Order: sequence, then structure tokens, then C-alpha cells
Amino acid sequence: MPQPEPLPPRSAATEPRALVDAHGLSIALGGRTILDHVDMTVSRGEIVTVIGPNGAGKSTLVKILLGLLKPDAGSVGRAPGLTVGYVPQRFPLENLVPLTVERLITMTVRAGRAAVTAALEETGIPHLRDADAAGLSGGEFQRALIARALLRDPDLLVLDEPVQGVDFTGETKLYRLIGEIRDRRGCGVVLISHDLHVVMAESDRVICLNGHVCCEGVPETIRTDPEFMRLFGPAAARHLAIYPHAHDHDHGHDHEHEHGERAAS
Ligand SMILES: Nc1ncnc2c1ncn2[C@@H]1O[C@H](COP(=O)(O)OP(=O)(O)OP(=O)(O)O)[C@@H](O)[C@H]1O
Repeated sequence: MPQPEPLPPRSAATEPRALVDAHGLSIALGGRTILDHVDMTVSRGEIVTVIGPNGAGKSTLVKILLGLLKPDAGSVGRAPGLTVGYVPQRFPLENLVPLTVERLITMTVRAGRAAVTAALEETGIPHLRDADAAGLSGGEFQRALIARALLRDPDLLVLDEPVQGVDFTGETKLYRLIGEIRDRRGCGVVLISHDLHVVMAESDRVICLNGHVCCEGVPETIRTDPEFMRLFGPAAARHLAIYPHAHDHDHGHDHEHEHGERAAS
């Protein structure tokens, strides 16, 4: 398979670092505090993983960062002319008429044939260009959505639960793909996950969110952070795996994780 042309390597000297820089974000929805004084910065070339249980406010945080939702308090700074590629958590395919992968990824962005080819090659699915989007596997569908986001040539790629509906092998490959995209393009990446058992190894920073930022750090330090253990329990800390890596340890009772499809949230 032909490899896409690599972009020039990242240069620490030439780039403004922060793509988004949020301070003191608070918001209440339906009379309930969802986010409470949350700070978050994402820089060019950085992968930031946000993990937290269902309902922790991860999607709400992303919507505020992207300017889709206004916080009750706090501020969000964005790099001038920031372009965002967003891979949403849910994509209501069932409401659409049958459509090819090419149509799916070009529905909301103008892109020429060569750009579509490049995006599909970059995400490893050039052979699926004319396939029916409804027939794709979970992993293929996520790749198509990533290709769709890449067509915008984003400075910041935001992926909300990108491994949902993807089996273990596909999950590892997807994480690898995301790391390669960051390396090649030098874009910032925000990765949202409700899976407290898994953190992508290439993450430069992990933010554990549960209404507030309970802890933050490089993947290896998160599992030993007392706040992580206090909030998510020693079992979550014990089983937190840094992916991709050799799958040579025990995941305890997490059999769903090792075999078969995983439920979409
Ligand atoms: N418009 C709204 N009105 C009232 N409550 C809302 C609204 N939007 C979100 N919420 C609530 O805010 C909380 C956080 O939602 P959010 O989708 O940000 O969580 P999440 O961490 O992304 O969860 P998940 O992992 O399940 O996707 C949830 O309890 C949700 O029900």
C-alpha cells in the first residue's frame, strides 16, 4: 500500500505551543454541576488523553473547548485560525440513506479526489472508498471518521471514544494509527475515553476527570496516583494498562476487554 507523503517534522523552535488553553471551566446542566473549575491545555504535537467514568463530563469539556457550549465560568483561549478535526462519539448512520465511504467522509467538507485518496491511505482504508459505510466493521468505521476529520487538515484532532465497538486487536491498531498521525502531522490530539482500564501509551499527558480534574500526568504515573486510586478504586489502578504493548499480563475479570466486541456507550 503506498504510504502518504510525510509532512515536515515538528519543530519545537518554530511553533506556538498551546492550541487550546482553558482555565477555570465550570458548567451546570439540568441544575447539576457537571464541570467544576477545570483547567486544560493542549499543545501542538501533544496527545492528551482524558479518562473518566460515564457522566464525568468529558464530552461536555470537549464541547466547551471547541466552542460548541458556553461555560458558566472560566475561559478558553484558542490559537488564531485553529482548525479542528472532530471525531464524534455518536454518528447516526442509521438515519442516513445508503452511502459510500467517500460520500460519508466528504459530506461536510469540500475535498478533491486526491485529498480523499490521501486521507483514506493515511487511515489504512483506501480499498473501502466505494464500500457501503453501513457495512463497515467498528474499526473501519472509526478509520473512516478519522479520515473525514483529516480532510480538514486539522491543527487539533479531537476523538471522542474512538475505540468504541472495536475489538482488542483493532483497538491497539487504532491507537497506533493515532500516534502515527500525530507524528506525521504534528497536530495536537485530544483523546476521550471512559475506559478506566486503558490508556494509550503515546499519550503525553493523561487527565482523569470526574467533574473536576482529579489527577493529571504521564501514563505511567497515573495508576499510582493516590487520587486516581481514591476515586476509581485500587482495582482500576491495578488493571490500568498502557496500550499498545505486549499483552502479557492478567486483566483479571475484564474478559470483555480481551475477547470480542466491546459495547458502545
Ligand atoms: N444538556 C444537558 N442537560 C442536562 N444534563 C446534561 C446535558 N448534557 C449532559 N448532561 C449530563 O452531564 C453529565 C456529563 O455528560 P457528558 O456527556 O459530558 O459525560 P461523559 O463523561 O462524556 O460521559 P460518557 O463517558 O458516558 O460519554 C451527564 O450526567 C449528562 O447526563
